[in-house]
Amino acid sequence: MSNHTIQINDTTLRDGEQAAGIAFNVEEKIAIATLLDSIGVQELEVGIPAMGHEEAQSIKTIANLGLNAKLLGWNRANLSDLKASIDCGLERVHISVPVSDIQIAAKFQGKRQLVLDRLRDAINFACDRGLSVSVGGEDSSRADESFLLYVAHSAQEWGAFRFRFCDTVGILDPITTYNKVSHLVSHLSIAVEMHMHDDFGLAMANTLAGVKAGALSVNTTVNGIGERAGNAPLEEVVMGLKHLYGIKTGIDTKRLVELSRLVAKATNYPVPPWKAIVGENAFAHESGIHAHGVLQNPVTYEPFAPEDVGWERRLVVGKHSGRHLLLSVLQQHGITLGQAEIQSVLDAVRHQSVQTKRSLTVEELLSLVPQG
Ligand SMILES: CC(=O)SCCNC(=O)CCNC(=O)[C@H](O)C(C)(C)COP(=O)(O)OP(=O)(O)OC[C@H]1O[C@@H](n2cnc3c(N)ncnc32)[C@H](O)[C@@H]1OP(=O)(O)O
Ligand SMILES: O=C(O)CCC(=O)C(=O)O
Repeated sequence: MSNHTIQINDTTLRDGEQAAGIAFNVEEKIAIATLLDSIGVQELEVGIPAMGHEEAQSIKTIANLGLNAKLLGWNRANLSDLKASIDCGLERVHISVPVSDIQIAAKFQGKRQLVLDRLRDAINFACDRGLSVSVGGEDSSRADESFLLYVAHSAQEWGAFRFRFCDTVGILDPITTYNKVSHLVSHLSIAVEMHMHDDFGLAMANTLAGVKAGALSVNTTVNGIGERAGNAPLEEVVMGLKHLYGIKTGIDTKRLVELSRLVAKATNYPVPPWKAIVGENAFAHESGIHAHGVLQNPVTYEPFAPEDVGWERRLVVGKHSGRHLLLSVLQQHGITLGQAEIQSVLDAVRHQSVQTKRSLTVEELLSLVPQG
C-alpha cells in the first residue's frame, strides 16, 4: 500500500448536474452533499452561484450544513460571479478561463491577453476578500502547451492554490494525458487537479494517468454523470486508486453502492447493469465456467469482494450456465439429480432463458426439475 493520498473533489452537484436532462432539487442536493461528506469525500464542487435564485439558495443551504468537506463554487472570470459565490457564504472559489485558442475565439474575442487580464482581476478580487482560489484551464487538452503553462504559472503567481487541467471535450488518451500533466506538474509548485470527460470512454483511465503523472486532486461524479458522455465516475476512480495503485483516498468504499443509488434516483436515470463497481451485474455470475470457478474461490472471477463497495455476489442460472452451478443451487433446496437429469434441466433452462430473454428465478428453475 502506498502512503501517497489523492484528494477527491467531487463535482456531481456542478458538472454532474450539467448533464442534459438532470436537475436536482434542493433536498436532493442536500442529501447527495451529506452522503458524499459522510463517506469522507474531502471537497465538493457544489454548483454555480451565478445561476442565482433557487440554485444560489441551495448552495447557501449546503454551505450552512456544517459539513467537513471543503465546498467550492464554480465561477467564470468575472466579478459578478465571484460576488454571487461570496453571497452564498462560500470561502473557496473556482475560477475558470478558456485556454485553447478555439475556446478563446468563442469567448474572449480571440485575445489571449484578455484571458490573462480577466483572470488576474478575478484572482485579485477573490484573494483580497480572503477566499481560497482554484483556477481551471478550460479545454487545457487542446491548448497551446506553452500558453497553458503560462496561464497556470500566472495563476500560481497571483495566488491560486491549485490548477485544474481540463479535458473539456474528452479527446485525450492515457499516454498523452500522462505527458501533458507531467509537463505541467514539473513546472508548478501548486497542486494540479484532473477534470476528465468521457467522450471516448477514457475519463477514468485518463484520471489515473494524471495521478501517475503527479496530479494530487481529481474531479469525479457519482455514476459518471456530467456534460455529454459524462465525467470520471467517483466509484471507479476511488476503487481504481485503491486496488490498481494502492493509493488511499480516505473514502468509506462500503457505501459506494448506496451513494450510486441515491444519485441514480435523483437523476431519474437508472445505472446500466454492467456499470463498473456499482452496476447490478458487477458481481453477478451466470456462465458455467465462471460460476464453477467462483464456487471454489470467488477471487477466480472477481477483482475484489463485493462487500468492499456495499454490494453482494449473485450466482444466477441462465442460458450460459453449466452443471456445477445448477447442482449447487438445487442442492441448496435439498434436490440431488443424476447426470442425465441435470443435463435435461440444463437444456430446459437454456430454452426458457432464450424465450424470456433473461436469467431464471429460483422458482422457475425448481419448476423445471422432474418430479418424483
Ligand atoms: C466546461 C464547463 O462546464 S463550463 C460551466 C458551464 N456551466 C453552465 O453553463 C451551467 C450554468 N450556466 C448558467 O446558468 C448560465 O450560463 C450563466 C448564469 C452562467 C450565464 O448565463 P447568461 O448570462 O445567460 O450567458 P450565456 O450562458 O448565454 O453565455 C455565457 C457568457 O459567459 C461568457 N463566458 C463563458 N465562459 C467564461 C469564462 N470562463 N469567463 C468569463 N466569461 C465567460 C461567454 O462569453 C458569454 O458571455 P456574454 O454573455 O458576454 O456573451
Ligand atoms: O473548471 C473549469 O475550468 C472547467 C471545468 C469543466 O467543466 C470542463 O472543462 O469540462
